[in-house]
Amino acid sequence: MASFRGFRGNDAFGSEAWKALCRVREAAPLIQCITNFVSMDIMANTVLAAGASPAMVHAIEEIAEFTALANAVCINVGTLSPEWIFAMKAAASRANDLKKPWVLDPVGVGATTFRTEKCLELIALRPVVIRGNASEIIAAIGASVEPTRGVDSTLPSKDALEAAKELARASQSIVAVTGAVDLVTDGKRVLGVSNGVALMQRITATGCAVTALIAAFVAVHPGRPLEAAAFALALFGLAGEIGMEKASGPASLRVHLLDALHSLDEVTVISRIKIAQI
Ligand SMILES: Nc1ncnc2c1ncn2[C@@H]1O[C@H](COP(=O)(O)OP(=O)(O)O)[C@@H](O)[C@H]1O
Ligand SMILES: Cc1ncsc1CCOP(=O)(O)O
Ligand SMILES: [Mg+2]
Repeated sequence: MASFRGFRGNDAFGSEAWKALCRVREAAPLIQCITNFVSMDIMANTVLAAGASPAMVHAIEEIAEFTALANAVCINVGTLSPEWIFAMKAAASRANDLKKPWVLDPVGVGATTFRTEKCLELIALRPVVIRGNASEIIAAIGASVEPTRGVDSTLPSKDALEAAKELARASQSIVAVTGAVDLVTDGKRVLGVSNGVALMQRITATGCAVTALIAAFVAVHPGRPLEAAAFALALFGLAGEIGMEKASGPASLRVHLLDALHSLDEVTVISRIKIAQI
């Protein structure tokens, strides 16, 4: 991975991340989530713990009205089926028409032809942010050497840095690839986020949850989606680190992570956020 350069110091990013979290808490943006059945609970609880307001609304009959109410939309293809695709595309298009941000989690892209086709169609609708693990981001630019193995990554995030940049340039979206270090890029700039603990990978749908959190931060930071995504990832990772101080395994980490996210304070955020320009 490229070495860290242009390091701004954690204080500058930390205080901006804190301000962004305060804005989420004050504005409580409404986040429409069209997501998989596995993730619904942890996603809604993550968005709530951060101070925003989640709503899992995916019926095609409700999209026109509900997307108009939402401040941002999170679209996740985890438990994809053909009828859901109509709702996903309708919500993405409605959000675009209304100039509201939407983010995409291309869960398992590259695993099957159907999933890959649908993810590419969604990417063509221009999400503001695409967040996936390394295997997914590499698959999204068609550079995998073998099909994605289910929903979990077989590769570290650093292996997907060039793919993330290429995808960002091609899609004109911000691309975030998660792992031990989360990498967020617009195709030129790269922010590296090193908050988090490895056990977060052992809880299902932490990736899905943080994608919805990114939607909440983008909603209150519309002009700066690169930084908004990095702040959401750093704060979620920091909540994982604090949660880990009390956890004894994945199940208790899930609980303590949510508690920690809810209780984050200024001193902790400013002193412990780890974001660097790479
Ligand atoms: N080895 C690791 N060390 C620290 N944090 C991690 C690690 N792996 C994943 N995470 C964190 O777990 C969350 C989910 O990421 P990831 O597992 O890559 O997504 P997905 O669940 O979509 O595969 C992210 O917040 C990420 O930063
Ligand atoms: C296990 C599973 N199967 C389909 S979606 C899903 C959840 C995936 O969540 P994440 O990508 O955040 O681990
Ligand atoms: Mg995922």
